Amino acid sequence: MSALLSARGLTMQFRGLLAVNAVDVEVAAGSVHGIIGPNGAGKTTFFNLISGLLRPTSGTLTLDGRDVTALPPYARTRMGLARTFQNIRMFADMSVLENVMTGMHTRLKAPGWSAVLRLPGFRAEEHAAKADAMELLEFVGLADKANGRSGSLAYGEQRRLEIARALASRPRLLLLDEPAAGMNPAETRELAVLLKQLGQRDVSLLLVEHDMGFVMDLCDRITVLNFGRKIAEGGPREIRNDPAVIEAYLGSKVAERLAKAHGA
Ligand SMILES: Nc1ncnc2c1ncn2[C@@H]1O[C@H](COP(=O)(O)OP(=O)(O)OP(=O)(O)O)[C@@H](O)[C@H]1O
Repeated sequence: MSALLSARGLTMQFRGLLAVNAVDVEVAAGSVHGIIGPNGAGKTTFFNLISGLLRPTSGTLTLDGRDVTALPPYARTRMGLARTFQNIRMFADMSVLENVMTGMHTRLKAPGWSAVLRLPGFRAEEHAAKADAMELLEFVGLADKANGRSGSLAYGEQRRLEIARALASRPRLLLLDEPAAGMNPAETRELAVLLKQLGQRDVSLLLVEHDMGFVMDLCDRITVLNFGRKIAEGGPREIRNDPAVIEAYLGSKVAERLAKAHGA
């Protein structure tokens, strides 16, 4: 599989602190790639570098072979990158359908004034956009709530609405920042089922997540950060058994005791 996203030597320094330190990561087209690590490891900073909220101190980022290191977030969205946030961001007073449609603005072509005058070009585009938004709501299981107020959705539903809105820009790579945060086990399982179907839509995933069961179930490949550095990378099984990863999570003392208890 070819690399859809490639980070090379990605570094972010906040005054004296190297929050992300010379990290190389390749996200293969068609894959689900997880970023994990203990608190303060640099995951959020790494994510913000990918989406363009932060500009790296050094290193490069390419999307589909094109250098996007200096591009702002909206330009990356146009090139096929979309993201959701750790804290749900939506327009609570708008309908569920309208919220999805706000995710389409980067790909609508009719000029703004045609919307004001409601010219035929705009109306045709609006019609198509509505149909697309409905299809996305069906995909995330919210079609029956399309006309309801977004703010009245249950928490797990709001998370799915966020995903539908991010998909509305037709991304090739979707970045999910702690998608399972705050969800109960049933909602988390449903979310995993939904995300696994994204491959059929040619959407690859890069996610930061604390819920290990969810990460291990969903991801093809996992990168582990600790103190800003990449300490491990591989499939779920390799990562689960990697001594450096166990130590990073549990601390060396606990890891040693565990190894002894297992007769290693
Ligand atoms: N804007 C900033 N200015 C200064 N230091 C920062 C800034 N953002 C993050 N940091 C520091 O960079 C390090 C990495 O933080 P980051 O939030 O990326 O980690 P994380 O792995 O996402 O942590 P968590 O799992 O707790 O969310 C931390 O030491 C943090 O305090």
